[in-house]
Amino acid sequence: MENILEARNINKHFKKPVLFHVLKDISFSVKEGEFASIMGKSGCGKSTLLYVLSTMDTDYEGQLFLHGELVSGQPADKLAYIRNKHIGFVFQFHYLLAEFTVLENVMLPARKLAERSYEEIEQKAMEKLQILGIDKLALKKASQISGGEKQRVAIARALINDPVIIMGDEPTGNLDSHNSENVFNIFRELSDEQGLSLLIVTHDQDFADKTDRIIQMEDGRILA
Ligand SMILES: Nc1ncnc2c1ncn2[C@@H]1O[C@H](COP(=O)(O)OP(=O)(O)OP(=O)(O)O)[C@@H](O)[C@H]1O
Repeated sequence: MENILEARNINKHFKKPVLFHVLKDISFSVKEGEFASIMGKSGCGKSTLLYVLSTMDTDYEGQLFLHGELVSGQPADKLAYIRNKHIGFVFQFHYLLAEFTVLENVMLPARKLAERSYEEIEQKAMEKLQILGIDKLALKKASQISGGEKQRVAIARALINDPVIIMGDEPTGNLDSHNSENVFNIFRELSDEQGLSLLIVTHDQDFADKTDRIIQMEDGRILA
């Protein structure tokens, strides 16, 4: 299987308030269709690592490859394009626009990419909502749906540009066990049936135990 994401010898320092070596020589890869989780104690560097891997943070040493392409050192506009096109994000908080409909929220990253017509994007958004079993909510405002539904909308939005990988920072952190399981099952299906790669930071041991691989972090390092 092809490597979708590869990190080679990633090091990062925070310079203020004091010099702090936060990521220590991190190397690992995520293969096509692999569903991996990142676990570790609070403060060990999980979110910092995810920011680097998602190309949002460029202040690090080492090399990052996405789909075989070196992304480290690329200019900001190219990184913004790569992020929008190839990476889907799901956070603990959904960041939906409350006054927009569910459909409009899901369409946003594709409107920004501007590679398809409005009608094509709308159709694609409806397909993603169907996959997540929430197409009936399409015309509701984001403020009018439940927390679990909001997170499913956020996943549909993350899928709209057909990314190669989904990255999540505690995507089930705000959900009850029923909705967490629901999100897990959606991720599992995306990995098994669509060959999508997933890299999910979680504190939830039950969630992590069901993923293909747990990447364990401790004090800025990945344990073997
Ligand atoms: N901008 C910053 N400047 C300096 N230090 C920072 C900064 N951001 C985070 N840190 C420190 O870096 C370390 C790693 O933080 P990070 O948020 O990556 O941890 P985490 O493993 O995601 O924690 P949690 O599970 O609590 O979310 C922590 O000690 C944190 O205090």
